[in-house]
Amino acid sequence: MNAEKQSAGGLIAASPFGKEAREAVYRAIHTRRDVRDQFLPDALDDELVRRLLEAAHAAPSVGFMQPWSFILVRDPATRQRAWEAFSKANEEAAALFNDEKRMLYQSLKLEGIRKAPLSIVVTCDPDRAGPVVLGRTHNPKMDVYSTVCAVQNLWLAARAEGVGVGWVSIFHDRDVRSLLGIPERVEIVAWLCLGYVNELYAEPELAQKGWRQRLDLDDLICDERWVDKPICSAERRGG
Ligand SMILES: Cc1cc2c(cc1C)N(C[C@H](O)[C@H](O)[C@H](O)COP(=O)(O)O)c1[nH]c(=O)[nH]c(=O)c1N2
Repeated sequence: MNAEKQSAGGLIAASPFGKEAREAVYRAIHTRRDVRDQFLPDALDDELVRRLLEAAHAAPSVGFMQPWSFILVRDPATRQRAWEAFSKANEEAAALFNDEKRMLYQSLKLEGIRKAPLSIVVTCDPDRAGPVVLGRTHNPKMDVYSTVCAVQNLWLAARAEGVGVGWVSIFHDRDVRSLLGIPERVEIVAWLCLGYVNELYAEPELAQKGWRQRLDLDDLICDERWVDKPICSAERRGG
């Protein structure tokens, strides 16, 4: 995969990408969307899926532990059962909002489990590199953070390939665990729905449908020390 010319010391040039390649990277980042409903039924090409998994597997990881595994779920019966687990959890989630917010919540489509031809369930094995992992000693969550990096790599590569990805997290962990035979010690990080798409929302669908807007980046930047910006304290209070 890495076609860059290496020096004798195993280094490659770190010069910036050309304008077009650089723009392509930012384009993938800014036009990546969470997809729920735009999936086409066509099966994904095996080599393409392999490229997406290679992109995921190229992610950074704490101590280079590479804690991820990828469960490829194509069977419609399994996806149907996953959707049932989602539905149950989604009803519980809806009940937590006040009347007005619940109406909007229930109008949102929050998964594409049955429509997307492929699901990839990404897991994190905390034991992948033995009990003591370089860089994880003082924060055990680092292995999960690493796995999320793999998800993001896959998501961006998928955007470049014209493949939609939707992350579904509205599940009881135990339901997915028993459906796919995932042992207790392995963490379930993401249920991803994948399929070809012809169109994507220009902006996050949740913003377009009035659920929540993108925050102003300048409200999220602090200089040198933590500052509790008004936007953050208001949000904490539910404002
Ligand atoms: C960890 C995690 C978990 C979820 C999500 C994302 C992430 C990062 N998202 C997608 C999320 O709603 C979406 O990313 C934001 O709304 C921003 O939109 P774009 O991703 O830019 O389209 C998501 N979407 C959804 O419809 N159902 C879900 O269960 C989840 N779960």
